[in-house]
Amino acid sequence: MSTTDDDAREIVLRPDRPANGGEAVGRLDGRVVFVRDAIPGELVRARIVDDSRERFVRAEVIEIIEPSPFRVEPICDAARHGAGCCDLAFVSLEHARDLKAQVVRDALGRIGGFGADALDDLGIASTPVTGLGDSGTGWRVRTRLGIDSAGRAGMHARHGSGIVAGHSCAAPEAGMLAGLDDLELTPGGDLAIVADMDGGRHIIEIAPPRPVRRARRGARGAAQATRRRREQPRAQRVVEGSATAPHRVGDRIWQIPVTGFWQAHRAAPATYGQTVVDLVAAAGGCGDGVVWDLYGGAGVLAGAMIDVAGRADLGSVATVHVVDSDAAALAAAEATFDDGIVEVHRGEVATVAAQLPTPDVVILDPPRTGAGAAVIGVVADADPDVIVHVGCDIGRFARDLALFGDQGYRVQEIRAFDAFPLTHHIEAIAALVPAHRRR
Ligand SMILES: C[S@@+](CC[C@H](N)C(=O)[O-])C[C@H]1O[C@@H](n2cnc3c(N)ncnc32)[C@H](O)[C@@H]1O
Repeated sequence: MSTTDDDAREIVLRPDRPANGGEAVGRLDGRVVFVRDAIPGELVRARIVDDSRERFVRAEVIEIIEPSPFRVEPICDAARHGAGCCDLAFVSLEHARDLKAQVVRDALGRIGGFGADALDDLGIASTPVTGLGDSGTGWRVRTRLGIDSAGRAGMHARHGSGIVAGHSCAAPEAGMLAGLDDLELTPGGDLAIVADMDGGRHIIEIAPPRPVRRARRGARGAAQATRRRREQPRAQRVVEGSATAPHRVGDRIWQIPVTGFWQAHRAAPATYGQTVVDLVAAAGGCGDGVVWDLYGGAGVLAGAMIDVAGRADLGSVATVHVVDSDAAALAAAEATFDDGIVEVHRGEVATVAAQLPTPDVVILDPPRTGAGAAVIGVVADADPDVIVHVGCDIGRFARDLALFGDQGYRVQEIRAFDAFPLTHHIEAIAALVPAHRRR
């Protein structure tokens, strides 16, 4: 139930479900309302902050009239002071996971096109969003901060382009952000900070982007200038530690650039690796042993497959083709794997994958944008017996599963992880097999 207040910009409502972006969703006069900082079930007064769309409005809580029993004192100081880091720090950890499980079901239904029967067959109603480790704090081993005009490092503000300095975020590992105020930093730059496998810290300062000349007037010219500004190479300076940081999974160690990609949660690489292996085994194993690890980075998931190759339920792994566009990640892979099983390929997944030997198993771990129709078309054309799809944006993940459905694959199992505690983000991993499978 919702009512409009005297002030047309303020509303009172009781949202009843969670949205993918961390908001609570309610209704007002037939329109959907996304409310920031509210928990489904509680009665709130909110201010409309965006009324530009026909079908929905966005609002922000200004008063909690009837609080949810799951509301807690936010444990992230930076988020309390306006940083965009821990946007669900005001919800108890367990309840946040329940809300995320609802978001997974919702995304699969609305975006993935899964009907009630299909969701039941997958056991989605009872699929939890599983935590990695016991704690919701101190989990992050890689972070990126901004540097404000006074040269102080801080989290990026939730709104606008400001920096929230002087307030610590609850997500990074203990000590990761200690003593940053003592550093001499360049205003407008960024800091990449990594806690490595031995507890060592590495800090790289990335110089501010240089201004670029606008080639044309208007909004399009501004957008082009912003894109060119973001894409230009920026100088880097090692402030502490070194330019690469060691990360370990099992017995294998990778040297990963501090400014490069590695999973943010310390437990994520091992958990995802184990999950991929389990799903491949449950879906029938590796067949003749040709595996594609697309968007493979430094080959963490390739390593997980190789480590248990030969297990009765998995079978042998003859070759893993790791494909990625990042030269540094592939160099780290080449330095780590000396077993002759891993072959690295640099380039766009859609182009490179079309030229690889026919796979038995394809693993995809795309960035937040998902894999999309072109890549999924290439994968389906290669006709693998098992596909394992990893997604860090549940909406795009659900869309990709629907695209695989259009290509004749069906989802056999889905697992979801709370790999970014205190935030609304969710990681999900699905195993797919041909809808009319041959073996
Ligand atoms: C989410 S990361 C996964 C990396 C790796 N699987 C891991 O767990 O460490 C996504 C990777 O995709 C790569 N990437 C993004 N877009 C790409 C594209 N169009 N073609 C090839 N690689 C891409 C990035 O460089 C990054 O390494």
